[in-house]
Parts: sequence; structure tokens; C-alpha cells
Amino acid sequence: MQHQIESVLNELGLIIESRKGGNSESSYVARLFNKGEDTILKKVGEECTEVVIAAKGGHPYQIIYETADLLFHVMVMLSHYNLSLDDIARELARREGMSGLEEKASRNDSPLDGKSI
Ligand SMILES: N=c1c2ncn([C@@H]3O[C@H](COP(=O)(O)OP(=O)(O)OP(=O)(O)O)[C@@H](O)[C@H]3O)c2ncn1[C@@H]1O[C@H](COP(=O)(O)O)[C@@H](O)[C@H]1O
Repeated sequence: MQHQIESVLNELGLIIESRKGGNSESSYVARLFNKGEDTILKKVGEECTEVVIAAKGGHPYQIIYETADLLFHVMVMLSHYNLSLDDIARELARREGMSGLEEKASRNDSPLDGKSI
């Protein structure tokens, strides 16, 4: 299962990267990149809302479907900022073994303090 998650996400990440500068007529991802930041962020926002609605509806497949849409659009957003799920995995690994409460208390020392990316 671990392998399946990694290979599916890696493959999708490569496909998304390959769509930069591509043709909006033949590729949805290229269309998002060509439309730019505001369109990509709007899609992420919409998909978040759709996940919440699906979760409240309680149908497992609907939750899976909408979460897949959200994850896909988050990957497009990360790619727009030249980031990837590798960067997110690194951050999650850094947090491993630290309770959420400790982590919250340590946020004052966050590398993001006083900086924007
Ligand atoms: N995983 C996905 C994926 N998930 C969702 N979507 C698209 O994301 C959009 C979701 O939008 P909504 O649910 O809001 O539906 P909508 O109202 O029709 O969308 P909008 O008109 O508002 O954009 C739909 O157009 C879906 O087809 C995806 N489009 C592409 N991929 C992957 O990206 C690859 C490259 O896609 P292309 O760039 O189109 O070749 C594909 O082979 C897939 O692997």
C-alpha cells in the first residue's frame, strides 16, 4: 500500500510538472497553470469546501472522490510555487514523534517566523 501511494503520487507529480507551459486546449493542468495563481487557489478553496460537504454527507466513496480532487489541486498549487509533496513529507517527518501540543508550543521557533516563502 505504501508503495502504491508513493508511486501514484510520484507519477502524478511528474505529469503535473510536465504540463507547465503546455496547451490549455488539450490539458486541464496546463490550463490551470496558464490561468495562473488566482485560478489555482480558487480551485483549492472550492475543493476544500467540497471535501467538507462530502464528509458531512458521510458516503465513503464521495469522501474519497472529493479528497482525491483536493489532493490533486493541492499538488498543482505546490507545483505552481515550485514545491512538491516531497517538501510536505519532509515537514511531516520533522514533526514525527512530537505531540501536536508540543509542536504548537514550538511554533514560536518556526523557520517561518517573520518570513514569507
Ligand atoms: N487527477 C487528476 C484530476 N482530478 C481532478 N481533475 C479535474 O479537476 C476538475 C475538478 O473540477 P470540479 O470538480 O470543480 O468540476 P468542474 O466544475 O467540471 O471544474 P471547473 O470547470 O470548475 O474547473 C475536473 O475537470 C477534473 O477532471 C483532474 N485532472 C487531471 N488529473 C490528473 O492529471 C493528469 C493530467 O491531466 P491533463 O493535464 O488534463 O492531461 C491526468 O492524467 C490525471 O492523472
